[in-house]
Amino acid sequence: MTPIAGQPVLTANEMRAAEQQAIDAGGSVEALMERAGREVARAVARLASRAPVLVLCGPGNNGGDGYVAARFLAGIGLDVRVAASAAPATAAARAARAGWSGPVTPVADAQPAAILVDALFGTGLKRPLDPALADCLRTLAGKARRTIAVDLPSGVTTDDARTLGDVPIFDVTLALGAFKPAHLLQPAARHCGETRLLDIGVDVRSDLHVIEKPSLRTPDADSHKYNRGMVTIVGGAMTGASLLAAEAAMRAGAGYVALLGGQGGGPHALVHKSFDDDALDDDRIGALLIGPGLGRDDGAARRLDRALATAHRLVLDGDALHLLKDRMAVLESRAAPVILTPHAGEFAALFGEGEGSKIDRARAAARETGAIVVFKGADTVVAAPDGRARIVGDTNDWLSTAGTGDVLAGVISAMLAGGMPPFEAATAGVWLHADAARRLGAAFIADDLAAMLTESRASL
Ligand SMILES: NC(=O)C1=CN([C@@H]2O[C@H](COP(=O)(O)OP(=O)(O)OC[C@H]3O[C@@H](n4cnc5c(N)ncnc54)[C@H](OP(=O)(O)O)[C@@H]3O)[C@@H](O)[C@H]2O)[C@H](O)CC1
Ligand SMILES: [K+]
Repeated sequence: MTPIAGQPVLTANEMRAAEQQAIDAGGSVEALMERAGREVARAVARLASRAPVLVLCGPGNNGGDGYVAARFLAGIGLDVRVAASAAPATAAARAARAGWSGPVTPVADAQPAAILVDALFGTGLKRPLDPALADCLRTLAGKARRTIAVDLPSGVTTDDARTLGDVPIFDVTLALGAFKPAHLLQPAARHCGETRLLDIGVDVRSDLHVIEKPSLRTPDADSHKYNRGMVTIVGGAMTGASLLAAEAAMRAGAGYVALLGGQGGGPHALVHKSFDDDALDDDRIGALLIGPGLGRDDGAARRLDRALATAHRLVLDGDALHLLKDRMAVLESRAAPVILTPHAGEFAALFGEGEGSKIDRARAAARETGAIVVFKGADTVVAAPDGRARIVGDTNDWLSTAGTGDVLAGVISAMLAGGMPPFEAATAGVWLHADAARRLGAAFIADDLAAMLTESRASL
């Protein structure tokens, strides 16, 4: 099975273009479909453990993949039935249909089977399924022991990851040739279940990738606390949030972490200083973090204005993002990099609901502000002003608890202070944060997450 980390992610159009390139280079749609169908059959055979299989085929090439897979599955002796929602509408799908020698029943007459393979629609879905067809799909999925979607669950949109109607939650989705945004972005991703990537021999490239394990420098004999990275955090009304960020920064590898204008507490290694010009203008600061626990009153706004006026690399989170709304123009005038880490509410308040997918919106925000944008959530997207984007592949729903965002801001600050370019710092931070959550498993709190970063950082 191909690992998900580091893989390119392609839109429907990009996938079509990659497919066309393979055809132009001497291939054919039929050959691609043959390979796709064979790979699907291999994966289904492993998942089916010789139980009966029902393959649902639609009119397009997704349906074509279904007919080819059915032929291979029957060829290895499985009990396979095929049902179609419509006659094949492409030449390749017609050829695939012709290669299936068994009967084809209308989907409405199909009897349930232990293994359901959905090859109704893939990247070509244009509108919601006909209600009667959607109903049949739900019923057959409900009666199957295992449900497998070919390329995408029928009813999800490829690029902006919406669900058109009541789409079943599949056990496994077999992504053909490349991951698409719907495999990673919510809400579509949760309908995919476990997504597996099948190689169909098409060369795929993209400036959007799944975040992979970063490669970080290990301290050596020349290391000291300042060259490992000094993170300074601006404190505020709620000290707990800044302490979480501080501990996270330390455990992610920062050499020196200072909290300015906080109320004490936290690990002994944390340096407390007052919020003044001396502390703020220290040119050893590798990253300045403001936002966790800052508050939103006039005092908080003054601290933000002062932080924005420094020449430091900045990470803006939480309350700082709320206050930033009236100060967006400042971002353009800053020479040093800025990383913004909004969750969905903060993002919408700053940039509006916008058009397109979460990836499109994050990219547009990065372009507009010149900042690296970490659009947080179960499907965190990191975008750079030049169009590069990364999306998290390893998610843990238990991260949906208070303080985990403060931890992320601290980790990203440590990466930035350590000298990584801002886009790499943000993606490495998201990886470490997700890895710590994966190690913890379930029912953890943000304090555990910050503590677990020691193990995650040590694993690199
Ligand atoms: N990309 C690759 O390298 C390969 C992809 N393969 C597979 O092909 C599909 C994409 O195939 P495509 O034919 O473009 O699209 P679909 O099969 O998903 O569906 C298109 C047909 O479905 C009709 N349609 C669309 N929405 C609906 C709907 N809601 N209800 C009914 N019919 C619908 C559409 O007809 P129109 O009426 O809208 O014109 C099309 O007929 C990809 O996902 C892979 O599985 C190749 O097989 C291998 C290489
Ligand atoms: K499908």
